[in-house]
Amino acid sequence: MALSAVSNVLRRQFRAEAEPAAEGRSARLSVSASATAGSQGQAPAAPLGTVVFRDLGKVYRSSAGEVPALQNITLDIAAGSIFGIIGRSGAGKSSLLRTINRLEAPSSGQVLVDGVDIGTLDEAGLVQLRRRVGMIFQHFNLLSAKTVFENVALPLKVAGVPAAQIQQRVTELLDLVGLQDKHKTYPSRLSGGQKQRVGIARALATRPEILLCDEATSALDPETTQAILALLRDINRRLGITVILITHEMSVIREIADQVLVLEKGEIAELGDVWQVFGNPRHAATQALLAPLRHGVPDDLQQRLQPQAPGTGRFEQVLQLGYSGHDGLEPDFPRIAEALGAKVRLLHGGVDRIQGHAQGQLIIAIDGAAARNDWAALTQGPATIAHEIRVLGYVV
Ligand SMILES: Nc1ncnc2c1ncn2[C@@H]1O[C@H](COP(=O)(O)OP(=O)(O)OP(=O)(O)O)[C@@H](O)[C@H]1O
Repeated sequence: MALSAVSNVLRRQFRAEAEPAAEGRSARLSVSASATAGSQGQAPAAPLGTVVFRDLGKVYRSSAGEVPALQNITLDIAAGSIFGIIGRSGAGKSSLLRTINRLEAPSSGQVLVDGVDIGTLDEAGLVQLRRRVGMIFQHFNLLSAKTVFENVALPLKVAGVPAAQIQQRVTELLDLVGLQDKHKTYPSRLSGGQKQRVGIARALATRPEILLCDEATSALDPETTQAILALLRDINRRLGITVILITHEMSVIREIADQVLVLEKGEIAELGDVWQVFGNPRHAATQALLAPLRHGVPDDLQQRLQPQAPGTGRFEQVLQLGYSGHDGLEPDFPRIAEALGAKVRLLHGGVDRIQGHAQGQLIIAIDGAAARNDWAALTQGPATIAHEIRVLGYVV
């Protein structure tokens, strides 16, 4: 075994000792180690929870013909990160997610989990992989005839964990997800958010390194969505689990993800840190997905806007100031007023802080006497007040 593979096995053993002993963990570890050792001479140095796609392609073949779902997907997902996958319906999000636990087999290319090509795993290796890669679903997929406790215990039972350890582990998990008083409740008596908490507890039962979330909040109301996203973030931070989620809501990505992949027609449209992709969306698909989060011009203002400054009387110039998150630039109203040489009225807009970067648009009005059209000196260099300034029009 190569040196890096040995150190990977040692790290696994260290993690097992550092955590409370559980049968599921030790079973996972021994097979992880043997999978590492037996993976055709590969010497993975990847930390636990790493996913790599190498030139991945997926074509569905059915009686209706061939459907290309994914092409040329090459990217790395860092261990311990929260990685969001977004795209329009049919873009290939589910297909990509499901290759990570081999619910879908790639038609070409490779998926590596912790440096191991999962296409090389045999049946036993696949069972172990699925214990290391937990999954939660939009519609929870709970067994209605089993209690909350029994649902969470199921993967441990299947893994042959002794009853006393199951009792201890399930109790821990239900505490973790805030369902300590629901052990004996049946799913039909739970709210959507509580059902998803059971799904999360069940997915964590075998101490996975990676948690796949398949539209996990799409069936939930906004408040419950926030609570589930907070729980996922907490799990990611406390347990160091890599969280990979698919969604068609940019607000979910903004709320929780470190990096985002935008898929379009099965290909990578955009990939990067969330604040960078949100601050400067280059692809039409990303721009369309972000449109609901943008502060457009409100209808009443749009109707009053005139394209040219009136020749007489008092009027105001209406400006849109854009902030992309770069260089620590944030809206600073006294500075804006000083630079424009006018009092500033805020009409509409907002700024979000994403990963510590201020992004958004503000629509402001300034006295017509200060109206101008040359903004170069205020959008670059030391006197910058915004990354972009556009004249929207004039109001009387
Ligand atoms: N089992 C299948 N057989 C044939 N075609 C399929 C199958 N599963 C998915 N597809 C097709 O592959 C493409 C990608 O589907 P996929 O479900 O991965 O997209 P998605 O982005 O997750 O969509 P949605 O947001 O609607 O769930 C689509 O054209 C879809 O019709």
